[in-house]
Amino acid sequence: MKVLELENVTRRRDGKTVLDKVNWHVEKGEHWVLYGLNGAGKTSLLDLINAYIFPTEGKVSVLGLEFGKTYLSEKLRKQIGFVSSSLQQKISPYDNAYEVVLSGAYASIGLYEETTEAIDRKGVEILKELGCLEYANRTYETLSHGERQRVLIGRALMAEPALLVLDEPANGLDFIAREMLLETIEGIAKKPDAPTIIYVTHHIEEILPVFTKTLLLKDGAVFAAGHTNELVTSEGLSAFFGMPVEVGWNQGRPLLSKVKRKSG
Ligand SMILES: Nc1ncnc2c1ncn2[C@@H]1O[C@H](COP(=O)(O)OP(=O)(O)OP(=O)(O)O)[C@@H](O)[C@H]1O
Repeated sequence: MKVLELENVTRRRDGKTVLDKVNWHVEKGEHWVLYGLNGAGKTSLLDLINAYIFPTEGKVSVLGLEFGKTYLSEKLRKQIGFVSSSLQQKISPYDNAYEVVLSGAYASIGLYEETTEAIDRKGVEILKELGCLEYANRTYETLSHGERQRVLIGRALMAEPALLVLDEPANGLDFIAREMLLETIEGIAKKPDAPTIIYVTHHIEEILPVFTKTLLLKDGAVFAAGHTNELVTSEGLSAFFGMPVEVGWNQGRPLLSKVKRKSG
């Protein structure tokens, strides 16, 4: 079953075409990077996947259900785990890390229901897996940026999503926190029952080896989509940026640098 199917999707906002005839198919078991510069249309694309906005033209299907044709049930909502900076801002500063993770079982912001023993156990398991156990009882406001990101990923995993969208999760993290978070994400991706992950970024060096597929988005259109090792090359990215760059690889991760013009 296809996790995501976008067919010729165009979206206009206030007369501006922010997405232009986008085609994108994501299969179960794949992990993708969605890469684009500022203003490329990444957020708009994610808003479509989340059914926050609808296409002006074209078709969007998530987990086999076409938006607009069927009622977007709570069940489907729960199958899409989403971690973004706008979610960060919605979490109550006074909820503790454990409560934030548990709230994911109900897809709610805040915990309003009596949890079951099974849910409590699962929450602890996830906190352990993501390395958050030591600050489980601390309020969200006291957590560092990196700790908050982990807790939000834990919250998303509580509902056992089929699709996990991580929207620039490493933004604002220092080198060590970023690398630790990426290691955790790699661990999630490698599990046999892992959700399909879409990792959104504008940093090439965050592309982990588990992200074998990449979509390069430019000016609202798909510049290229396919195997990461075929697209993330010096030639491919020089064409994408419209300036000469060099891609080097180290331990399965790409490194990007600008090619200096020869003087004289
Ligand atoms: N409501 C809107 N009305 C008009 N234009 C919009 C609207 N929302 C977004 N845009 C424009 O659409 C384009 C794509 O924006 P979007 O936020 O999707 O890009 P992005 O790739 O997420 O960028 P960034 O990495 O900077 O967050 C931008 O040029 C933006 O100004």
